[in-house]
Amino acid sequence: MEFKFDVSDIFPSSIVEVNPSLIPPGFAGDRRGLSNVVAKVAEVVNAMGDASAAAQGLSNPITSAERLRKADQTVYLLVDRDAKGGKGVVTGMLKTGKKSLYVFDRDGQHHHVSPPCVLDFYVHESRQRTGLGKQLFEHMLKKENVEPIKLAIDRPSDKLLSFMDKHYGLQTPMRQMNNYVVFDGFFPELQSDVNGVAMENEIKQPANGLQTYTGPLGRYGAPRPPCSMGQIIHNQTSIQSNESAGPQIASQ
Ligand SMILES: CC(=O)SCCNC(=O)CCNC(=O)[C@H](O)C(C)(C)COP(=O)(O)OP(=O)(O)OC[C@H]1O[C@@H](n2cnc3c(N)ncnc32)[C@H](O)[C@@H]1OP(=O)(O)O
Repeated sequence: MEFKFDVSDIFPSSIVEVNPSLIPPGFAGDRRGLSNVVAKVAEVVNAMGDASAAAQGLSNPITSAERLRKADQTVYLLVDRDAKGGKGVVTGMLKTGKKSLYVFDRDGQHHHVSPPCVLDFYVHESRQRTGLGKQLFEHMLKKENVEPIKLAIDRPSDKLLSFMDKHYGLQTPMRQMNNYVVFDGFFPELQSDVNGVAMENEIKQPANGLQTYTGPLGRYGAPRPPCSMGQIIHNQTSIQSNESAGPQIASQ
């Protein structure tokens, strides 16, 4: 996508991360220059958000500068800095952010998770199916230190589902009531104790920060807190028997 200003002047590399400040990485100008550059970044984010909405048949964009300012999200922009005689064009956009979600696994078990989510993804029509989407996505995976299988995706289009299958072998999406999709492997495996008994009723905190609660839900769907005085005082981490009185917090 082309803009009336030189995008190669404001974006110093082929993939840039835009955060709620809308200040491009590496900006080193003065104050007056800053408001000018922020207005241009906002124009790019808005235009890419509009184009993504149009491509997905949505009446309202998911991504806009105004929405980005209010949320703890990241917009990754893919820039072809050499196009148009060095003026540059913006060819792709990917928005991510953490969301607090309740999701079901295939056994119908509730999980309360805060995973990194793919919220909006778009590559310009003239460049789709040329590998740019993968390039942008791979950059995001590295920056956020996350595996594709640990992502939740908000209302993925058929094209995005096909993309996840082709590049990451992720098939048979689990569609959630909140319109998010996760794949097999999103949920941590249940661990077994020495007797081979599945250890449920536990809050787990794997390396990627995804917190999953697989025990019974209390009032309003919140996990129940440790319930015995021993658990609270000694911060016990394992379940001694299959008849444990309630959920325990695993300290890792
Ligand atoms: C949470 C969300 O954002 S959901 C909305 C996702 N965005 C959209 O649907 C908007 C329109 N589509 C796009 O912008 C792009 O096609 C994207 C972002 C989904 C993928 O970006 P691309 O640069 O095309 O991906 P890339 O070239 O790396 O990979 C291509 C693969 O993506 C999938 N794909 C891309 N375009 C299509 C299409 N028109 N039809 C079916 N699958 C497609 C295919 O698996 C394709 O592989 P193939 O060509 O061998 O069939």
